[in-house]
Amino acid sequence: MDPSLARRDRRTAARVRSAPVTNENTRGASGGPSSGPPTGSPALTPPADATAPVRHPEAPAPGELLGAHYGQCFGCGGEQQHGLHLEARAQDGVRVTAEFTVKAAHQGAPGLAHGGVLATALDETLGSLSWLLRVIAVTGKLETDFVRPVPVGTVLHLDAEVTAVAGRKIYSSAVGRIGSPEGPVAVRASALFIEVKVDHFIDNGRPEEIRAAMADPDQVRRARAFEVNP
Ligand SMILES: CCCCC/C=C\C/C=C\C/C=C\C/C=C\CCCC(=O)SCCNC(=O)CCNC(=O)[C@H](O)C(C)(C)COP(=O)(O)OP(=O)(O)OC[C@H]1O[C@@H](n2cnc3c(N)ncnc32)[C@H](O)[C@@H]1OP(=O)(O)O
Repeated sequence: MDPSLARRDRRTAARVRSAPVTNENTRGASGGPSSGPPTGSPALTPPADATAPVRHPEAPAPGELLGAHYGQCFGCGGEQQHGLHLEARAQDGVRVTAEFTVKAAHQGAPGLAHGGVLATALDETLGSLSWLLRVIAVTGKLETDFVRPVPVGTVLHLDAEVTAVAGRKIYSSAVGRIGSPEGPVAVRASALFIEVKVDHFIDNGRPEEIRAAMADPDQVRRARAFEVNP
């Protein structure tokens, strides 16, 4: 290796090692990811009248794999060749965990995951919290902190939970750890999702994909199930 590259490598490693250690960096996965938004953007702070999230009585049981919400989804779809194939699992409360294996197709720099791909993994994990609330919601705002570089081949262990709900607004946070649920924190996010009806997709999606989705009984059942709430 070029000696100057090796020097730079060592400097980067030293900076990463000396990154400030927060509660989140040291806590195991069992405690969930929340400890407030990373940088405190006002739109990500729940209003005073926000309430605690309520797990839907028919939410998937803790430990259950959630499956893809749409086969062509870049985040979770099995039919999407270069997608992330993220697999999320229900946990207690309004919390999910997920695993994402960083592949060569996900690089931004040699051997390292692209930040936008990591943001997608966070977005997808946070989005899958919809299964536990049984409401359809889309990302309105997503704030990410990139704490450590994530090498290709890493299994990123994600952990997300809803922290508050105010009308259609769903506040959530997530953390991604390298290698294991107790591994070092690589990424964090805070998000605001907005509840929508299934018409959001029908009215806005490209007609050919909407037609195909609506002709698939499984897809229609999955979408409609979210709209039947007690
Ligand atoms: C048959 C086909 C079915 C296919 C679907 C199948 C299944 C789906 C089922 C479940 C899903 C399950 C899992 C999903 C998993 C992962 C998905 C990843 C998630 C995404 O990747 S999803 C793509 C990216 N996402 C978008 O594509 C959104 C584009 N966008 C819009 O479509 C609108 O923008 C919208 C709808 C967000 C709001 O529009 P709107 O007109 O309905 O409501 P409005 O603007 O009034 O906002 C209401 C209140 O939210 C506040 N608010 C809104 N946006 C804000 C922001 N950015 N910052 C701060 N506050 C915000 C307002 O300030 C107001 O607050 P207040 O009530 O206090 O005044």
